Amino acid sequence: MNVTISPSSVAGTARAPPSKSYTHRAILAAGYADSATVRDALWSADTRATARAVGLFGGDVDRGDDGRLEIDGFDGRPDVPADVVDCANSGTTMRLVTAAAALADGTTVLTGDESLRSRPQGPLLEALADLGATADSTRGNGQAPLVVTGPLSGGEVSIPGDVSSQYITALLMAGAVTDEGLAIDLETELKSAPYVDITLEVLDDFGVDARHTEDGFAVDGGQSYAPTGGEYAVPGDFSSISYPLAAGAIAADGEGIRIEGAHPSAQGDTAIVEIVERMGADVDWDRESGTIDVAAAPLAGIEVDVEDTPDLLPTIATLGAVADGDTKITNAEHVRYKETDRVSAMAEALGKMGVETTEERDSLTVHGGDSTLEGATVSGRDDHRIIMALALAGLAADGETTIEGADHVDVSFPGFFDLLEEVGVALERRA
Ligand SMILES: O=C(O)C1=C[C@@H](OP(=O)(O)O)[C@@H](O)[C@H](O)C1
Ligand SMILES: C=C(OP(=O)(O)O)C(=O)O
Repeated sequence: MNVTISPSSVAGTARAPPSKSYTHRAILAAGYADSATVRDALWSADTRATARAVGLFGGDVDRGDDGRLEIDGFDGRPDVPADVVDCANSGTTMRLVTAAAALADGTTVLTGDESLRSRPQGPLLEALADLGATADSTRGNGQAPLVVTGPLSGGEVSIPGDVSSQYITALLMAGAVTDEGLAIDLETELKSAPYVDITLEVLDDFGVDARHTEDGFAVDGGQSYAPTGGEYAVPGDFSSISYPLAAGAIAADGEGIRIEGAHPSAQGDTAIVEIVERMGADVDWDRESGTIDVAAAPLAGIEVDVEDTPDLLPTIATLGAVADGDTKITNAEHVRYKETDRVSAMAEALGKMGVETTEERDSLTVHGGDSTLEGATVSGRDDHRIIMALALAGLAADGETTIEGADHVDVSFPGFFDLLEEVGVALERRA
């Protein structure tokens, strides 16, 4: 599907979809448990991939009419899957499930789509091998397809922190049900650190103790997963909130945009509220009620460090394209290891829309100004965040903007284009 966006102003109320990161963890944690109910779960292409994996490990994920997931777990001991685990487009699924697979007494094969088969898995495979499992990339290049044979019993392991924090999340979640537990030493500084805080929070909510140590993280073995009262509720997703928030900052008319479902949590991406404010938008976040009100104002370029918040880069790049002056996004090298290289994807697409950028290995500077954005046909790169960020650019561009391959928003925000229409965006979908 291609989507064509006409320049539009926006107004009204938008509800945040549930958090993808919390949902992945909750589904897998329920899988590690005997059983659990997950309320307010995100049901998207990525989280369905994690649910499928839980099924292949011997659990069962049943989705009720009200969206709640009733999950029968595999109780700490995954079965050897009867089929290949297809993680589709989801890096989180592949990393978290690879470590779970190392607990099974046999061999698991994992694969994914072309994008996922190009992303780095080597450090996690090496860590699992150091712990006594067999963990290989079939092509020997550290990328999927992967073949993992367990079981492992735990121990001490070291791993880099600057490729993906998902390796740490994966090891902590699996480590809790090993015999010996795991001590994880970080060889390099941890990037995307708030995502490990999300993991620690979910583990705690499922009654599992894991902790920071001087050298990294540790989790005791022999623990059981069980959420208080048998239920777990997923909070709203601040990476997804970044899009209606930026839409409001760029294109709200007098009344502005109200975002609901924005309660505080461990998500690093809550930083988007402060970033949009720093650029000059009028923002009011009522943390108690979970509502954010945003009104448009002339935006000015700023410097933003995305070490902790890689998923915000596409949104910030679009804000920078509209803002007056330079927006410099720093500490961004790990943003190149996502569904696509998002640093160059945004530089290329904004370039096509008439905006100059300067790209370095670990930074992107957008030389903005709202008179420069011109409508164009741009590739969504089969990457949900590139598609959503370019749709925002279309609001302020001169003329129509067509985004190719726009159906991939299904990965994290299935109702994204419906929401844009509800707040007044003129758009057309073509098969
Ligand atoms: O653990 C998670 O839920 C995620 C961690 C981050 O990845 P990295 O840790 O690979 O940077 C983030 O980009 C991704 O969208 C979700
Ligand atoms: C990078 C992302 O997710 P994942 O790593 O799970 O593919 C994302 O949602 O932007």
